[in-house]
Amino acid sequence: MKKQITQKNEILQLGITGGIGTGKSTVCKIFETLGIAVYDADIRAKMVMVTDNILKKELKKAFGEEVYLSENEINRDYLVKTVFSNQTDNSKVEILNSIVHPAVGRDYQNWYNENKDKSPYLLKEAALMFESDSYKVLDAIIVVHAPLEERIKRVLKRDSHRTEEQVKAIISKQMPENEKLKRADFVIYNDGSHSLIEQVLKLHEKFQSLS
Ligand SMILES: CC(C)(COP(=O)(O)OP(=O)(O)OC[C@H]1O[C@@H](n2cnc3c(N)ncnc32)[C@H](O)[C@@H]1O)[C@@H](O)C(=O)NCCC(=O)NCCS
Ligand SMILES: Nc1ncnc2c1ncn2[C@@H]1O[C@H](COP(=O)(O)OP(=O)(O)OP(=O)(O)O)[C@@H](O)[C@H]1O
Repeated sequence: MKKQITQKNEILQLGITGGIGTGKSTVCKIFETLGIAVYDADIRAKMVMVTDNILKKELKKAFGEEVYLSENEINRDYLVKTVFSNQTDNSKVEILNSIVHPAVGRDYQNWYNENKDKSPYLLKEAALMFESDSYKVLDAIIVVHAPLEERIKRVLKRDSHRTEEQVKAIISKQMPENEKLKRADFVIYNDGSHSLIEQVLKLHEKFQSLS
């Protein structure tokens, strides 16, 4: 643990971030079993991409009608190819983010209002936290960290539809790990040699005592 928290919100709100395959969702499952409400930005982003009509219009304008298979279904393969295939060109992913992230920010505020009385503190899980500026409204950020080779192995085992090259392309669109570690308030090491449960329990005690 690095810093003390200077709480700016009425209810303590923590962010959990880390690159693809670092173990954010695994860590969040442990917090959920402890009764903590967790907002999953990946899942909610996919939801707003099919429910928010203004966002849908913007996506079609930016990437073409083929971005949707139907009104309620994103053309995932097309979008992955369009935004992630070129490791050196970030322009497409930046357009996608500029359309999706403000809508996710609004959705988080609604979720916060619905959940603030249900949990001693709240967690927001997002792969892109520093990249999307969403960290600014949170009280502190936990970074989940795992070695690169381990992450690639875990993702390939979890997602049979992805190739190693595709995983590396996604990683190339995310903030470098050392930059995230520098900006972290707390770090959870998921390298196989530190106990995840023990690390989560320690943080849980700390957050409960503050909330
Ligand atoms: C590009 C899409 C269609 C790929 O879908 P797919 O089912 O293959 O992957 P999934 O959503 O499970 O994401 C897997 C991982 O890719 C990474 N990732 C997702 N979106 C982004 C992005 N815009 N930039 C960098 N990495 C990303 C994250 O680590 C994520 O956990 C989808 O991720 C998407 O719609 N992204 C835009 C929404 C977004 O930015 N989500 C990230 C958190 S807010
Ligand atoms: N310590 C570990 N040992 C072995 N496997 C692990 C460990 N931690 C996580 N995993 C596995 O690695 C995969 C990636 O973990 P997880 O889905 O939690 O990562 P994530 O950071 O949420 O990924 P994404 O950014 O893609 O959503 C999962 O299949 C998970 O079960």
